[in-house]
Amino acid sequence: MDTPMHVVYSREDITKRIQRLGEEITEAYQDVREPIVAVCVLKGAFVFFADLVRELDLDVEIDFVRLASYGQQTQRHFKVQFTKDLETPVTDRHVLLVEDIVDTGHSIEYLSQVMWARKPKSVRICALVDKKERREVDVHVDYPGFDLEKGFIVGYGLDYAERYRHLDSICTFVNPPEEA
Ligand SMILES: O=P(O)(O)OC[C@H]1O[C@H](OP(=O)(O)OP(=O)(O)O)[C@H](O)[C@@H]1O
Ligand code: HPA
Ligand SMILES: [Mg+2]
Repeated sequence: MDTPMHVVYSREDITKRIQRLGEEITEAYQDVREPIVAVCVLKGAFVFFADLVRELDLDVEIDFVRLASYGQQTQRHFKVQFTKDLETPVTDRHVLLVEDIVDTGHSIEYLSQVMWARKPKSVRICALVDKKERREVDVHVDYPGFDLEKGFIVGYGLDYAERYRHLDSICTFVNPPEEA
């Protein structure tokens, strides 16, 4: 692959951070007596999720959702929809939403609202990257991996136009495409 990139978080940085996140989340749910439901937000979180759940010393069920967002940024109007919903009922369960990145916040805000409407015991958010530059809604990430001030990133699940998800580190383009 010939696109020049800078590494923002190396595979080693990511592995170490996920080990710590795993400890933190394990500790936070210590008193929970039933399996929590860990939810992977496809596609981007698929690599992070697979690594994170294996660091949890907890009883965990896993499930997947996929969202599609249609942003009309001039009007600050965002519409987010499920293209794949959970198969697991979450009423009276503890739900951990796992994202690769929270950017404007619209996707995770929508997802948390939908989850809360199903009357779970709790909904918490873990995101590998908490990127503040373009935040438009006030969402709190309970378990952030890395705080990123700005920049469009790819790799380790994150894409640009569906490419680069398979990279094992998180990178930025040396020459960013205009729309990124
Ligand atoms: O905070 P936001 O501005 O809503 O952006 C974050 C969301 O956008 C990306 O998903 P995308 O819609 O690109 O789907 P993908 O995971 O399949 O790449 C990312 O994986 C998050 O789910
Ligand atoms: O920085 C990003 N990279 C990839 N996908 C994204 N979706 C929102 N922000 C990003
Ligand atoms: Mg994407």
